[in-house]
Amino acid sequence: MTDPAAAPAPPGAPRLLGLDTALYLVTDSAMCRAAGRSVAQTVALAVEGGAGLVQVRDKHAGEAEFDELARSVVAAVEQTRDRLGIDHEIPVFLDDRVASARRLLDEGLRVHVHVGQDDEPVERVRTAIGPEPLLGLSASNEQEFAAGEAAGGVNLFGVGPVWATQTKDVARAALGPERIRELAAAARLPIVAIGGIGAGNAAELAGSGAIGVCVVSAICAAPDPRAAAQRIRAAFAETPHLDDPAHLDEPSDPPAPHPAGGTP
Ligand SMILES: Cc1ncc(COP(=O)(O)OP(=O)(O)O)c(N)n1
Ligand SMILES: Cc1ncsc1CCOP(=O)(O)O
Ligand SMILES: [Mg+2]
Repeated sequence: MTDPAAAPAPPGAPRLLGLDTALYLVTDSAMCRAAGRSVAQTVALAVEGGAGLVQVRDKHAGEAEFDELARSVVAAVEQTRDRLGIDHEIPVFLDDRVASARRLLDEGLRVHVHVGQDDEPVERVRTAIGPEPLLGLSASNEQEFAAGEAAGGVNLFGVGPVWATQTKDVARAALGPERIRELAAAARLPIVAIGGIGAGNAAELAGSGAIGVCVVSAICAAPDPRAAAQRIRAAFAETPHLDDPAHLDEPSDPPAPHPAGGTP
């Protein structure tokens, strides 16, 4: 188990300062298509609804197709930011596709990378993309946190699945919100929670220490992605369990602000 008090926070965490991390949209091209929209249209609507982080995830696209998809998402995010006057960056992560990230960075596009435990090791990813882009790593227990922190160059952990999901074949059991709370306290980098999250349960993660909730199907397959994003974001910002007597004994002091500053 990592001890948060044992050493100073590793470099990486302060990189999230100024971002709006509460709602992290992860795209699924097939779901967007089935709902009658392009990925870029879905992203624009989700950003209007309050998504502050975006990840392009497509397990089937060929390399050139994925590059084009990522370009379309970066353009959609930039147009939406301009239109709404959003002055902070809305980072676009590429899931798994380190070579694509390198190509797009070389074109002058600002992209970031997310990898998992079975993907390219984070040391190699960081070498490939250079010091500037954000690097997310899937990590769902204390051992994976320790390894990711020791590797250096990681900025945030994606932790899940919180609940059962149809979107990905996940071998691990669902963690549940209480375990997310424990893991958020154990990690020395900011965590975002992923898996089975929607408007109906996002409030259970409010105050958990996660700086955001990652959502695929509840936005990509929604009839109205803008409204879905608004509802999930609002639910995550809610104080949970106010009607639950078990919480009435808890101290009323607000939690210390997270270093990333993105907690709603
Ligand atoms: C933010 C975030 N967290 C976790 C994941 C899952 O990544 P991974 O375990 O590599 O699985 P795939 O998404 O690649 O199937 C993620 N993509 N984003
Ligand atoms: C990519 C990924 N990693 C862990 S769960 C998951 C899928 C989450 O999708 P959904 O939000 O539809 O449950
Ligand atoms: Mg992966």
